[in-house]
Amino acid sequence: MNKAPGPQTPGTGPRNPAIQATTLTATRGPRRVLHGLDFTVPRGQITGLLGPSGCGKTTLMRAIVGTQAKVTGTLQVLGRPAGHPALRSQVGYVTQAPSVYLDLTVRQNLDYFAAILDPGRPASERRRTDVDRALTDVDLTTHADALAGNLSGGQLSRVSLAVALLGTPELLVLDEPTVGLDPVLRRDLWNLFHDLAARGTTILVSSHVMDEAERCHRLLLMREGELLADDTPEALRTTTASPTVEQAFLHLVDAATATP
Ligand SMILES: Nc1ncnc2c1ncn2[C@@H]1O[C@H](COP(=O)(O)OP(=O)(O)OP(=O)(O)O)[C@@H](O)[C@H]1O
Repeated sequence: MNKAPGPQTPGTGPRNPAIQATTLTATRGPRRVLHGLDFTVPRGQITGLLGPSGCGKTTLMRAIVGTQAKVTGTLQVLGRPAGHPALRSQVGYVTQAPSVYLDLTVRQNLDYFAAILDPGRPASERRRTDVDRALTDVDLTTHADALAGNLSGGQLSRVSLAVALLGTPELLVLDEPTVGLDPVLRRDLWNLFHDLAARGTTILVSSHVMDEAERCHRLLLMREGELLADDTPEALRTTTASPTVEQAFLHLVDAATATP
């Protein structure tokens, strides 16, 4: 969407981090799930959020997009408090469950969400360009007229990703986008993430597959609601003298467990 240039809100400039968290906690039901996290996510890079199932990755992502209740501490996203209405068009979020209408075609789904983001007859040409670009990005152009209900699981999750790409968000938050995908599709999606980052998009992507960690510019390693590390894959391997990020992670887990 074209926006008129105006005075910049403090903290929203391109040199500020995309995400800045200070003593961030979240409580789900009776349990504290995030325990005072401090971290930053730089702009225009792919940051991987990695850790075992149940460690709090989805909860952290929900806090960042503003859908998590009972969050304390400070959480700034693109220079504004997480969940601020101005962030709605700037942040794309793909959950683990594909959120598409199964009785519509792929293009109809995208047309529908594009109309919500950028409504009105005068915007119709812009919406069409946006939908075509999103379809090309996720490599679903040849399936544009297929009913979403007839797609495979991997294709459906790419439709969800295409919806999140509408409006060209500055920050993409992706919750395990490669689960259940074959190796070729996983590679293609990671190539797309790198293309998007090269175009300036900030990507926060969760995974519990450690080989995907090597493809990220930076990593947040989580365990039981705490951050074990916030660094580049190379620095993690070097500081722990480990050949892979997976072994670096295990080294950090052992060190954390040994600390009284
Ligand atoms: N609605 C809820 N009520 C109470 N506890 C919850 C709720 N949802 C999640 N939890 C708990 O919060 C913790 C963190 O869950 P979360 O979904 O953030 O983990 P995760 O790292 O994303 O896991 P996975 O990789 O399996 O998706 C887990 O222990 C989970 O059982």
